[in-house]
Amino acid sequence: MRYLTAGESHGPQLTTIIEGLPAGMPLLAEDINEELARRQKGYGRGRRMQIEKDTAQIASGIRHGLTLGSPVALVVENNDWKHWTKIMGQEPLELDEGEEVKRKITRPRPGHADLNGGLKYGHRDLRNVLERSSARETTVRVAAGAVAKKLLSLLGIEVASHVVEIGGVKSEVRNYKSISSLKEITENSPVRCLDPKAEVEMMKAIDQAKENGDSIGGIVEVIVEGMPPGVGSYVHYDRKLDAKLAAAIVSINAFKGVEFGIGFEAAHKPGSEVHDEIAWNEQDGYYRKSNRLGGFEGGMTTGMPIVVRGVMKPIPTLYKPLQSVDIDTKEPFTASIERSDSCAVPAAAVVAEHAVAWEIASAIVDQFYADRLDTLIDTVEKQRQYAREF
Ligand SMILES: Cc1cc2nc3c(=O)[nH]c(=O)nc-3n(C[C@H](O)[C@H](O)[C@H](O)COP(=O)(O)O)c2cc1C
Ligand SMILES: C=C(O[C@@H]1CC(C(=O)O)=C[C@@H](OP(=O)(O)O)[C@H]1O)C(=O)O
Repeated sequence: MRYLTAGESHGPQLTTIIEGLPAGMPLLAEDINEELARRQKGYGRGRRMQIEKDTAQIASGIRHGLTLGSPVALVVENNDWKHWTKIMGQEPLELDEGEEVKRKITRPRPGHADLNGGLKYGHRDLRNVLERSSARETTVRVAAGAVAKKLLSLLGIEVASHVVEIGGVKSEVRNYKSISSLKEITENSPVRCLDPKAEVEMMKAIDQAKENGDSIGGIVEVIVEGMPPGVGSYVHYDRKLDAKLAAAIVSINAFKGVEFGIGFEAAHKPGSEVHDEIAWNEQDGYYRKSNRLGGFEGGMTTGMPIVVRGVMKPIPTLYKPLQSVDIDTKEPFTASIERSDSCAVPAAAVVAEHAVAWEIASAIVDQFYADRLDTLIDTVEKQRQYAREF
């Protein structure tokens, strides 16, 4: 499977085209809209999230609630567009006498894509960069991921996420009874955290950062349960599924690192405390006695839950600005800003969940016969059975 996204942050709409879905899969706009609404929640966001009410229109690929096997195109309108029609219009800009629009942006923000993007594409108005580099694009990544999640749920695979750290405040609760209990707790948490004590401290840290005109980052964890073993491959670097997940996570705006299972802790532990012992019983087949490697060995799923974490740096646009250089005058400046998020880690957890769901679904569709949903369900079940008896 593959998908493309298009759209500028303050343009009319965002679009994604998804190709390679099996035919006969039930899919409704509401499956996607529920996930879009989840991405919009989360403590620490700026005013933009009050303007947008993200909903997807299905433009193609579905008939009577089922996929056709043809490309699925989804569109999400930007409510904010109506305030930007002049600045973001596609026609050449013609101003009436005395009319002014905001002048071009010549002041790159440290940590954002502005300067590199400007010099790469030759844009001296840095708005041409920020419009597409904005994490507004993650809306349609979630829309595509929601479609992937729907497919996974039909194959008995569940994906969920939670926030494990914000601004140095760590969640001490990592255990959960089931994926559904994890979902219930995090859906009711403004910071998507399992630990009620840490939740309060995380919100305080976000308030404090906002008050200081600063921003904070954090760590999110995505969990996938129900994976059949042996998905991915060891035979070539670009077929390793853990590598694809790592790339998917780091491709999310502001994400700078990834770890699986105990992750970076493995660097200072002996092998006997890192590798997971293998066992077998009739009901489950092969399983690992622990899951320190987070569900992967050799670029392939072990059948244990996939546990992957991503680290998000603090938001670059700061009310307390850092120093930079105006690209027209070459003068240093420290500019104030109009609006920004102070922390988007809870929203980013939802984005990471969908980025992971996409890669997993895509790997399954690529590995098993997937023109039709019924045959795909059958083949995945056969793989589970084969692995149990192997
Ligand atoms: C959900 C989400 C919301 C974000 N909101 C903002 C924001 O309001 N202001 C900002 O400067 N960056 C924001 N970012 C981060 C920037 O988009 C990101 O830092 C920028 O695209 C540069 O990419 P890089 O940080 O990956 O190098 C957000 C990221 C995510 C995932
Ligand atoms: C619009 C979204 O996030 C935006 C991501 C973003 C950035 O620079 O990445 C900057 C902000 O945009 P604006 O300048 O319009 O307030 C965020 O609101 C969204 O998540 O839907």
